[in-house]
Amino acid sequence: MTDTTTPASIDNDIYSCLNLDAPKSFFLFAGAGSGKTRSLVEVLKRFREQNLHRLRANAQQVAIITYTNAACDEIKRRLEFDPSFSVSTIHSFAWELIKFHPNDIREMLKASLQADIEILEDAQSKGRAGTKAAEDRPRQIASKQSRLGSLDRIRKFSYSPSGDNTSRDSLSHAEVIGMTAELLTNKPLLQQILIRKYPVLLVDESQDTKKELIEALFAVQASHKEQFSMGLFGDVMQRIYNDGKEHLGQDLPDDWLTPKKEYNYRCPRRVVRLINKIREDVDQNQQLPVKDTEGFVRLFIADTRDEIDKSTFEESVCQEMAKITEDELWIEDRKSRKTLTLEHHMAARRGGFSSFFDPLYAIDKLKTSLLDGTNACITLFSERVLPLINSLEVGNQFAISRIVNKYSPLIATDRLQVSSSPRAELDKAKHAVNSLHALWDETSEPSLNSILKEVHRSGLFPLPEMLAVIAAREEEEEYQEPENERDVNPVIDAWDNALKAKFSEFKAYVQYISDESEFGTHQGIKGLEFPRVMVILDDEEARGFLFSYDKLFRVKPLTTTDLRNQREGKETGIDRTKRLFYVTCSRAEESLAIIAYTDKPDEVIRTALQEGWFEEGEIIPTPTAKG
Ligand SMILES: Nc1ncnc2c1ncn2[C@@H]1O[C@H](COP(=O)(O)OP(=O)(O)OP(=O)(O)O)[C@@H](O)[C@H]1O
Repeated sequence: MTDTTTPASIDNDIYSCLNLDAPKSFFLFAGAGSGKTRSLVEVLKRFREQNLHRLRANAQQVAIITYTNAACDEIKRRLEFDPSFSVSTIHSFAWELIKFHPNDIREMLKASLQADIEILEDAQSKGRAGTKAAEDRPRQIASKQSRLGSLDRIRKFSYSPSGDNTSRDSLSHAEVIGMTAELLTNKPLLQQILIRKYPVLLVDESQDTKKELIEALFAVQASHKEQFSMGLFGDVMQRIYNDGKEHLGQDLPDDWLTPKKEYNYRCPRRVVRLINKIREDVDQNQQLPVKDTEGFVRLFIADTRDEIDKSTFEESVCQEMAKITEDELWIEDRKSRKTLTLEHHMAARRGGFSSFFDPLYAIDKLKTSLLDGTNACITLFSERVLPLINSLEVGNQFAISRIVNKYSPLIATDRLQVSSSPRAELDKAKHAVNSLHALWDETSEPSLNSILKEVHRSGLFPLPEMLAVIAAREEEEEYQEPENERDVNPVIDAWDNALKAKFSEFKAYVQYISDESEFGTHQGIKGLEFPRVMVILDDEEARGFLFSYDKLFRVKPLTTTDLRNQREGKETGIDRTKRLFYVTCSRAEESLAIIAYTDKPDEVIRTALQEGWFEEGEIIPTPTAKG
């Protein structure tokens, strides 16, 4: 180990960039478990010692952008809630930057609403009449025109990073990110405001930060090198969202520093060897283990040609792991091990919420807000209906009033003020709550669609545009068959399908995204670590064409599209799957069991050996099914 690779010297490199008189920017190359967060906090504490007075005197802060609220809280805590540091999620950061520019927001919104209306009108004039899309479009156009018409009356726009508001003046997540990127790129004044307030900006999990915003920040840095230091933390191998910037870290400007963290503090030696192998042909980022322990890695092959009960099989794997590792916690209770399903369809199927999840997950632009639960169509059910029904079930009157007061337009202050009988308005809200609750009875529960129709009928909660269009349809409307692409609206169709799900399925989905389910989510496990990890590979349940373990393990040939993408240097399903494999395996602190469900066990074993991921003695073929 040379001196230049010691962790302290890397932190020194980073620290040297945060120089208010001679700022530099940097991209930190670091793999899983390499202590990125620790470096971030250590360097900032040092920076504070030297620069606190200067920052305060100039009313400046260091901005730190993190991926989740949980990560935000953790970093704030570690920085002792020092107000010299502004730690926020990307959405809050973006909103704080643009919220004092309502005129710009209005102009951008006008342009985008007008463009949307033109597209809809064009489709309406050329598309087939009588199709579902053709019947829906006038309602969509009317809704957009009404928003357009109200823009000049809005003096201040509102936005809630948790997707909490649906009033006329409120902006969606995508709008806030898109506008911030646009303004930062094209408005020198906003760039000035940014660098004046935040001479140092650090982005954690930068591989998954929206690419349009990262690109805008690169543009800011390029124009203000002398006054602004930008630092990107993260790991390109752990990019799990498609809206992150591909190949971040390549083709950086020459004057950027590229410190590299080479040690893995989390995983035992055997796991570090495995993740190094998985990563080997992607980039040169190989790690050295810090831990002395060897740890355990096993690949269990589940032959799906045999009748196989998956939960029994997985239980038997835990038994086997307990024996191999001499660690009884593998079997003591479910909480002492973590099952990672890797692919969301798999978790949806196992968690019993596929019929809600799958149709929406098939639409690219809905993916991220479905996974973080911030889509306004989702928050209607998750943050209004669900807590309301839960409170009704236990008779918590206080909570019921709080939810209705907070969200229902039926008893909004301006409505009560102009009403001739405020009492009647309150009664109306009460009736609306009771009729909603009446959809549940002892033997049955409603679909999301029935809930939506009821909320629309009573006006209990405001509806986002997409759901308002669906709810306003006549019952039993008959539609013409679509003739071409123009005659379908894939997003509305996806919602139509998802709304058929029962409410209990939706509840299971909410548990999943809140990380309360047994199965870890990708964003849920971001940055986390567990002593005992079980990773499940199962293409039959994954169903996605975006990911494929069969392709990764060469059980299935690459498609012509994959081959073309590979030739053109574009991303393939194998690249994406390999990254998920890397992220999940690298969570293990002590022992790791991987289960591959496959009908071609020999091929899986052959590839696992050829790739050097596993050794012969570590592969365990179908222990229970064949006895
Ligand atoms: N310098 C260090 N000395 C000892 N332990 C460390 C050091 N740096 C990090 N660790 C420990 O190693 C583990 C991994 O660190 P951390 O979670 O910060 O890594 P990371 O780079 O953010 O990982 P990932 O990208 O995989 O989420 C944590 O348990 C952390 O406490």
